[in-house]
Amino acid sequence: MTLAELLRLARQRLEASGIEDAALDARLLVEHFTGTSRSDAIAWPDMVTESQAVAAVEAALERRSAGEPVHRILGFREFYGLELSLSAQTLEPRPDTEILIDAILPFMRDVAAREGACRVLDLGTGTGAIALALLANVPDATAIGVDVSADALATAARNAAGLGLADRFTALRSDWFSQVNGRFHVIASNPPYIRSDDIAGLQAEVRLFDPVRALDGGEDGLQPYRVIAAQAAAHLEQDGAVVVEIGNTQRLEVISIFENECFRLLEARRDLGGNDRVLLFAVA
Ligand SMILES: C[S@@+](CC[C@H](N)C(=O)[O-])C[C@H]1O[C@@H](n2cnc3c(N)ncnc32)[C@H](O)[C@@H]1O
Repeated sequence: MTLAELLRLARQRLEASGIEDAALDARLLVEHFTGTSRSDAIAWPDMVTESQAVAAVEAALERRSAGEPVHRILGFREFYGLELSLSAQTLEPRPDTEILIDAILPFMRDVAAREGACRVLDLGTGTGAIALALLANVPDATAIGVDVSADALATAARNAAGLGLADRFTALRSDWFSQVNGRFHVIASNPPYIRSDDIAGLQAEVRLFDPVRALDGGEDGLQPYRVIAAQAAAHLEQDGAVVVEIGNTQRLEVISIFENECFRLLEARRDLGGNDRVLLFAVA
């Protein structure tokens, strides 16, 4: 089968299964499992693909048709220009979280320029997405990525090594701050923030493939923010900042949780869809 024929078959198969982004997903799967690029498909459409690669694409199409997200099948996802491996216990990093990176980078660059260092604590690091994107963009920064999941921490450490950031990244198994020592210039977190009762109603791609521990924020979805707000000041350098991702209805509640712990809001950002997404705080 030629590359062009395989691409066509893949797209048709996914369209027939009702997959929304059939053309894009077909291209991603075919490129990955045949080891080809987009320009190969344009320059060499008649290139004959090996039967092993065709079989791998067929198996991937079956998984995608059954509802598995395309990046879970590929085993990686791009975040802030970095390719990050996924595993069973890691959330797929989302484009919305890139807003958090944009929000805190200027602050980190100022700290690094002033002090020659910038220490970051990433609470609930998953794939390491937040910590690694920050390290990749601030050469003087170091980060500790905390998670309760050993599998997530192994994935984060592997991602750090693959990106050449291992010497500035430490993976730490901890229930939020319980094993954390020292003070940081930045405490960042994208904690689980879905209400427990809302998990069952999530899209199947999220509900069935993202780990529940990465989603469930307790009865009102706010429990992790309470823990983080209560203990952050004790782990923050003077003039440090806390930056958190929030659910789109949680802005006022999360601001009030942090204000009750003597923080003040520095900045609130929305995502590309216009939803409240990121809050930045300093000690009041
Ligand atoms: C929404 S995911 C965020 C993952 C990653 N930071 C990102 O933005 O893609 C939340 C993460 O918090 C971790 N987590 C849940 N409860 C935790 C706890 N008590 N202490 C530390 N991490 C926790 C989960 O395992 C998961 O990796």
